[in-house]
Parts: sequence; C-alpha cells; structure tokens
Amino acid sequence: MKFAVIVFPGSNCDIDMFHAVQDELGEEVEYVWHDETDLSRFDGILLPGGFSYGDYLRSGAIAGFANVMKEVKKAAEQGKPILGVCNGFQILLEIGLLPGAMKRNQNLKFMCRQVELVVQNANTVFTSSYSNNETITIPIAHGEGNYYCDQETYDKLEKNNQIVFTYKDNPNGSLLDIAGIINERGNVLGMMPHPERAVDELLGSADGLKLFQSIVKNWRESHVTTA
Ligand SMILES: NC(=O)CC[C@H](N)C(=O)O
Repeated sequence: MKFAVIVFPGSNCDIDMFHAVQDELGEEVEYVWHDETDLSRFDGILLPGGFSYGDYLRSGAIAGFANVMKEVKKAAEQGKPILGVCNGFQILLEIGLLPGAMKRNQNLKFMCRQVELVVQNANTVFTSSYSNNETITIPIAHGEGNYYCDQETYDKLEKNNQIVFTYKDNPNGSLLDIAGIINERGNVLGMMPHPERAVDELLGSADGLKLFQSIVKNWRESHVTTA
C-alpha cells in the first residue's frame, strides 16, 4: 500500500508521519508538496499536523485552498482512506470533508501531553484492529482542538456512529469529549491526538500503530486477490 504525506509550509509532524509509515508500519510512503496536482499513484492520503501557513486566519483555513486539496477531495470521492491528524483534521473541517469546526482550547493554552482516548467505533477501516470501548494512550499537541458543531450535526454524527474517538478526561473543552470523527461514507477520519507519535513503546505508547495497521489490513482485504 502506498501512502502520501501531504506537506504544507508550516507542517511539523510530516516527518513523524513518514517515520510511522515507513519504519514502524513497513509500507511505502512519499512526501507530497502542497502544489501537487496528481495523487492518483497513492492508495491512502495522510494530512499531518503542524501550523500550515502559520495558522493564519484560523488553523487550516489557508491550506484548504492549496492545489493539492482538489486532489485530496477527488481521492475522498474515490473512496480512498484519508487521515487528517491535528492540523490535518483542522484542514478537513475547513474544506468540509468533515462537519463542524475547531475553537481554541478552553483554557486558551497550547497543550502537549499524553491523553487517554476511548474507541467509540471499532467498525471503521481506521479502527478495526481495536475493540469498542478500548482505552488507548495517544499524545495531543494543539492550541485549537476544541471541537464544536451544532445540535443537528451532532445528532447526525451520533446516529451514524461517526464519533470514533472520545477523550476519557476532556483536555480542551471539545463538545461531548469528541477527539475524532469520520465521514458518513467511512473513508475520511479526522482526529486531534497524534497516532503517529504513539508507534513505539520508546515514545511512551505504541497504541497508535494499530490505527495504521487497520488501514493496511482493510485495504489489502479489498484490493489484493490471491491467484
Ligand atoms: N500539532 C498540530 O497539528 C498543531 C495544530 C494546530 N495548528 C494548533 O495548535 O491547534
């Protein structure tokens, strides 16, 4: 399986993402600059964390207009798995591939620490290697991670099982502890915590690796046929 790690001016978790895929997961991966106009050679798209375009206007607002995002939307329409982590999640919200918006953390501070998440939906291509209600440890590192949406959107998210991860002990004021959501079709996941920074016990947790393994397992099951 071949992954793209999309790089914007100001991305700062692209190397972590690349490392997780190449060295811990053992799959093919390439850095792709934000002006790329063809993502057809990739099977999965990863939008890493950081401060794209300096977080000006709002986090992710300017990145939403980058050339490559037209291709990311196309890949999403084709059903390819798209994972947005932290700033990647913020970008997915800005372009409307996921519903809702991000506000500044309730305490107005940048927060960087390990948090416990509860897997609310283990029946997705990103989470099938976890179990429902499993608690996992993944680090956060953000200033704008306070997820918000209106009641109608929340009801829809809940009804369709689109809330994938919640915080056990909400660090940022996020609506009903939401840490990660998926689109209705099930191929676009956004999450504030960083699974790519939890892929080895030396980093404090290896709980994030299963997320990447789930993507590959599901992709293989639907694409690789044995003769
Ligand atoms: N690690 C990150 O992706 C940082 C996210 C973002 N720009 C924020 O501080 O909210």
